[in-house]
Amino acid sequence: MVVGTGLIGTSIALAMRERGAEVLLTDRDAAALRLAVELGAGDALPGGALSDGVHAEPADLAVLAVPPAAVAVTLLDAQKRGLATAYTDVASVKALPLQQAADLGCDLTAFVAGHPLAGSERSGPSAARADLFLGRPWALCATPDAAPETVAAVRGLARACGAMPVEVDAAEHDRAVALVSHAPHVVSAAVAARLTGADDVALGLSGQGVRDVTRIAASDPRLWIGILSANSAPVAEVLEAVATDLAVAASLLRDGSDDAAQHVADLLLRGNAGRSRIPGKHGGDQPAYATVQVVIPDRPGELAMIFQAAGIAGVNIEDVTIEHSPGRPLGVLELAVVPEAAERLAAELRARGWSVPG
Ligand SMILES: NC(=O)C1=CN([C@@H]2O[C@H](COP(=O)(O)OP(=O)(O)OC[C@H]3O[C@@H](n4cnc5c(N)ncnc54)[C@H](O)[C@@H]3O)[C@@H](O)[C@H]2O)C=CC1
Ligand SMILES: O=C(O)C(=O)Cc1ccc(O)cc1
Repeated sequence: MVVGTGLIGTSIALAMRERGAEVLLTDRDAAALRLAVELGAGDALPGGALSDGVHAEPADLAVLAVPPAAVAVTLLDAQKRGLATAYTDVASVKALPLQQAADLGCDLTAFVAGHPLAGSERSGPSAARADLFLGRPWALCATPDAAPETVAAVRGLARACGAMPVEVDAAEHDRAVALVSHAPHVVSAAVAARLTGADDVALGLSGQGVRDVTRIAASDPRLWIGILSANSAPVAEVLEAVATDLAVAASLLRDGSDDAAQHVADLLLRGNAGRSRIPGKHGGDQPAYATVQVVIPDRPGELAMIFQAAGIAGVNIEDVTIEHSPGRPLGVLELAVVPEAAERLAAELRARGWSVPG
């Protein structure tokens, strides 16, 4: 059962449907529930909205995919109604909802808190994808109260969705995600906020860098204020350290001397070092893919033909980015492939008439 059929709840439901599970869905927002059902994520829980009636047969597992502040009350309500045998949540913060659940007197033998480290800047069931969790870490924060069968059920959910369960203490989880998710979110918002006053010339010169740095700034502010306030101290600590680096960089740039520039370069080098420590998509070291660039005319069907050519050459495309300037009839497609395949793909595309530089 999925309670809360937004981006994460519907994605979990779709992944479990692909594995052949029967899934019941509920959401207090009737439109979100209807869309999740239409997308094939499962059937609406008979009885409708959450607080109506008691469900007859408990589900094996209920996933509470609601905002962090709603986790504990939703758990209490679901347990009172006997909706499931075991329960988990997916909230981006773990310690505070767990404390709230304990304070409300929830049955913590039947609850293991969880957090899939996958998502997007979009919200709601329309952005849901069955493959969202493939190869991603999924934090599990079992308390000493949790029954072994509850831990097994929640670990099984993470695995069935294609993710890698990572068992971690709730407070440690919250400090970790402050560093790798929550503080970066605020930094992204701060950079994007500078653009509110930008003129058309500046906006017209935007490239991929500013898009990359600000992608997550497009997220739902109501969800994120809930996440940040529930993890305030760890996030503030990281932001203070980032703010110090930025203030020092600004003052060095104002100084303008060669010596000062060298100190700015030190920050850039630390940036290279930090970035290289982020694991790749399957959790191991970042694979060293080769990039094949293709100049593509902006016309219907072009991408499909390139992908088909890659398929004919037997080359798997690991990642794709498209760089295009507004108002220009061309774009540059970047195909990430294993190094052994790069030359074969480039030759195939050139033979079919595309311009492949290099
Ligand atoms: N957005 C993301 O990328 C990620 C989000 N999360 C966590 O997943 C949870 C859900 O986030 P999203 O799916 O992104 O949000 P969403 O806004 O797409 O979906 C949340 C759904 O919960 C429903 N809801 C809210 N309060 C409710 C309540 N009291 N009872 C029943 N339904 C309720 C809403 O109607 C909505 O359909 C949050 O706790 C978030 O921290 C975790 C990983 C990634
Ligand atoms: O969009 C992205 O790249 C994200 O990183 C999304 C995300 C948002 C919240 C989480 O708790 C986990 C992941």
